[in-house]
Amino acid sequence: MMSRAGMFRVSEGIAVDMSNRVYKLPSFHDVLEGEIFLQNLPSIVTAHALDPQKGERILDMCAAPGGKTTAIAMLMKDEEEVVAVDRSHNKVLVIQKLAAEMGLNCITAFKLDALKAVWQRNDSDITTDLCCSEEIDGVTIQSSDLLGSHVEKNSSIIMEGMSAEKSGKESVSNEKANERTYVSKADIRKNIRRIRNGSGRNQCNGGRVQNSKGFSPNSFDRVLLDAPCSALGLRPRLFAGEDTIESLRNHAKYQRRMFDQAVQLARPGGIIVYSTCTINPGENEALVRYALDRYTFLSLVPQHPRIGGPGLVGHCEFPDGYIEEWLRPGEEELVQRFDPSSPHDTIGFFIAKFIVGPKDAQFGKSCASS
Ligand SMILES: C[S@@+](CC[C@H](N)C(=O)[O-])C[C@H]1O[C@@H](n2cnc3c(N)ncnc32)[C@H](O)[C@@H]1O
Repeated sequence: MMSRAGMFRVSEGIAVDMSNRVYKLPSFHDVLEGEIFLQNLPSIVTAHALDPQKGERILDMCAAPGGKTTAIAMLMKDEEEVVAVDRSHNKVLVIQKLAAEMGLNCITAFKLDALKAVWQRNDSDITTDLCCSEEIDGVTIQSSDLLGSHVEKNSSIIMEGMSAEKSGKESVSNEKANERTYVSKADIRKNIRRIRNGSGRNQCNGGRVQNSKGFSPNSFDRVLLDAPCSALGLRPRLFAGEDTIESLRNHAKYQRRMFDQAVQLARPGGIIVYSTCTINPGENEALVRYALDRYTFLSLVPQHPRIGGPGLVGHCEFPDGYIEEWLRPGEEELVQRFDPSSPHDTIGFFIAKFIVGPKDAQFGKSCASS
């Protein structure tokens, strides 16, 4: 059988015209644009499991095309801030377009490699207190410029660590309030949009994508890591069998590195939700085991709503001797595993929700050296 990508490269072949619908649901393509956006049930459950609260700052680490980002923004009633990042320039445009179509203003989308999502400040960084900049017509405007100071000619777009660092619920910007007039980053962003778009228009950037250098540790209340994965839960699946044990393990390694970043970015007391659309336990239960064993200040917490089934307890021993550890008894009911063969008839999916306890000093040191 030919791969989907292969189909577009050949000039002849046999195609199958699907004339019978599998589902009775009519197509919503281009219908009620901006009003509805169809999503798989587990995707919507993921946004609810994250449970964003009023006043919080949320990070969606692998956000494109923006289905969960927009669901989160709606749960937040389009208030506060949802930061959506993806490593692909074009996909960030897709997030912006979706947010604009849906009239959601609280979403800020950036191009950023989630493996480098924690801002590593170095000497060459521009040390502005309000550290954001944006290109408008080939000119980079530092955030402070929007308050009336200098404009710097520069063809690159740089978004530096966006956030004021938070410790618990306290924002560093509040601590600095006595030193200078504080202007919130939300206000700065609104100003940028107003200058560029005129008032009243939403955040469609007209083809421009902001790069981010990453974010300060502990700067988000909740982090969603909807990780790139082997996608073994997607249905219908015409092509199967291309994955090898090695490729599946590579996915797992990649996801752990991203999770390491998520742990640094979520503040103590904050929440991390990890999800995938695969049924491979190596990318699901084994990630949870890694997370709980490596970061002793993380704990699994119950999710609402709970529609998926329990996770897998135990371990798997591979022919090469590798032992993959899954959940321990008692942990299985705290995650959601969506089985595509279950009566819910969903795609295969997995959701785990962690609460971040106090991070010990040792954690800070090992992060700095890693
Ligand atoms: C499972 S999809 C996310 C789906 C999205 N959360 C939604 O609900 O619409 C995974 C995304 O991760 C992005 N991605 C892969 N590697 C990445 C990286 N290193 N940094 C940031 N994004 C990455 C891909 O471009 C892809 O858009």
